[in-house]
Amino acid sequence: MRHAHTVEQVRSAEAALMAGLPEGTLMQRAAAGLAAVCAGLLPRVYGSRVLVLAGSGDNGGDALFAAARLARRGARVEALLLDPAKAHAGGLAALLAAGGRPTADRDAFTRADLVLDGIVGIGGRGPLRPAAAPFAELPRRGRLVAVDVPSGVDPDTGEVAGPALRADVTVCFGTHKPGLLIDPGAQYAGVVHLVGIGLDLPPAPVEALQRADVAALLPVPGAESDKYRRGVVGVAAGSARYPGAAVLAVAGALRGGAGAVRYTGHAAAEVVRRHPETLVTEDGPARAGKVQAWVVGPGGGTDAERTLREALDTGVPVLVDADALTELARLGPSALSGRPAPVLLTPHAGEAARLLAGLGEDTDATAVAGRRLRTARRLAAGYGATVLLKGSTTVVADPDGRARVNSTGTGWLGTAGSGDVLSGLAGSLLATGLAPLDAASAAAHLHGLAGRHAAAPGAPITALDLAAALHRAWASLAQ
Ligand SMILES: NC(=O)C1=CN([C@@H]2O[C@H](COP(=O)(O)OP(=O)(O)OC[C@H]3O[C@@H](n4cnc5c(N)ncnc54)[C@H](OP(=O)(O)O)[C@@H]3O)[C@@H](O)[C@H]2O)[C@@H](O)CC1
Ligand SMILES: Nc1ncnc2c1ncn2[C@@H]1O[C@H](COP(=O)(O)OP(=O)(O)O)[C@@H](O)[C@H]1O
Ligand SMILES: [K+]
Repeated sequence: MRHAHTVEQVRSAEAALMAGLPEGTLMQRAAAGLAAVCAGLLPRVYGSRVLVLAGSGDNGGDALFAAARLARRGARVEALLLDPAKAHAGGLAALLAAGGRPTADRDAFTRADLVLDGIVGIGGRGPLRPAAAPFAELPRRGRLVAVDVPSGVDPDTGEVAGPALRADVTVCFGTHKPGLLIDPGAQYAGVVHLVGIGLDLPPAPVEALQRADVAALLPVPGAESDKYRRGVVGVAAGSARYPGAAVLAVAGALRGGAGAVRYTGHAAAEVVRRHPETLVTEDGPARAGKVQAWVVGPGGGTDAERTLREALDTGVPVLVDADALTELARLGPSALSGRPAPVLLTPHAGEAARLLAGLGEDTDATAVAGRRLRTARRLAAGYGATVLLKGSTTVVADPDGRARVNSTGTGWLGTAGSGDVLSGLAGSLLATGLAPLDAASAAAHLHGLAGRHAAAPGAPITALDLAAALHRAWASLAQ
């Protein structure tokens, strides 16, 4: 599991630790780890040109102390101090003593074999200031290592309000910051290295499941299992106009761990033709027979409202997607109140904007994509439901405040019907008995992996290719 903590949590853990340590200890730990990663990125340290961009806080201090270590190993280090009068005194002295020198020449940024971005870390506020902002655009030939956080990225959210430095590698201290794991910030962070500095941290508000975590969540049939005990998932999807969405949602559901898939809707003939193992009826969720979780909405067309209401009237968990989300946005959060079982919403950015409108907030898909964590949390709190917000990083937020992020996906997943496969898959995991947060985050992980398997080594995929690759994705975790 990767854990990410907020700036406030890091600050209070740092204060508690520092109370018992000599001053500067943590900065030396951070600088040592940072210098080691930098050294590993250079073909050889001796003679390499290193440029430090140093702001006036401790982030600049880390960068200067790390650069001093590189200078002692023979690197030719220059430091560009954004506010020379306020530069970190100890760090600058160490660098000068090691043979580094200050420069005001911006070409040093372009020439360097390695640039250290120590402009601003967890103390950054608002968009980069004028002295720092141009470095977001300047050309460079060397690698850029962000110290703790790429400057310009909000560490708590991954929001990028203006220019930001695009790193090849980020070396973060003590814990990951949510902004390193969530787009758009994650795209600026590059490869993230964590350097432990001994912080004692509380439970993480944001997590990223790793392979072993997902493998441990996935259901495994026991000796006594049968198709009913494994869980039956109901899929209410598709319409005369959009029969394909039903076929795809069922394809995802069939490979999501449930023992059987029950389908209801107007695409029964198409579903059975493609997936003969499906149990079908046209009667709607109220009369479709027993299931342990419902998936409603993909390709739902004009039936979406009735189907949503019927599914919500059952006593089992319900996954609401696509057209049913549009209906839910219209009905507002009161439609979910008083349910005995949880609800999982799976919007893409456009649907999330509609759901926010249902909470009285006027926004659009672009704004949602720039504020993923905030949006998912707002929807989870407002609707009292778990929310899986789809996109280049998928964010899952629980109404209890916990959040998980997933980045196993690939841009090849942006293909029509890919979301239908995901909703069937996540619904199937719900039917096996996983809690919505676990079902959603495991589904996002598997869906992303399947996308990579299907698209490898890099070619367009269809949603059916993706569904077929779920088996390989699952098997790769089980190994
Ligand atoms: N916590 C820990 O456990 C450990 C933390 N460590 C390190 O300390 C870092 C935090 O250091 P920090 O608190 O000094 O803040 P930091 O990120 O340097 O920023 C403050 C400076 O930035 C400036 N500034 C602000 N906004 C700006 C903007 N938009 N654009 C441009 N400038 C802006 C602001 O200017 P001012 O407002 O003072 O004029 C001030 O000079 C942390 O990220 C990690 O690297 C490690 O040493 C190990 C232990
Ligand atoms: N650039 C991307 N990187 C990773 N995953 C992506 C990307 N673009 C889309 N996806 C994933 O593909 C799926 C698309 O779902 P959705 O937008 O609902 O498509 P559809 O409605 O056509 O089924 C989501 O799971 C989303 O997270
Ligand atoms: K930085």
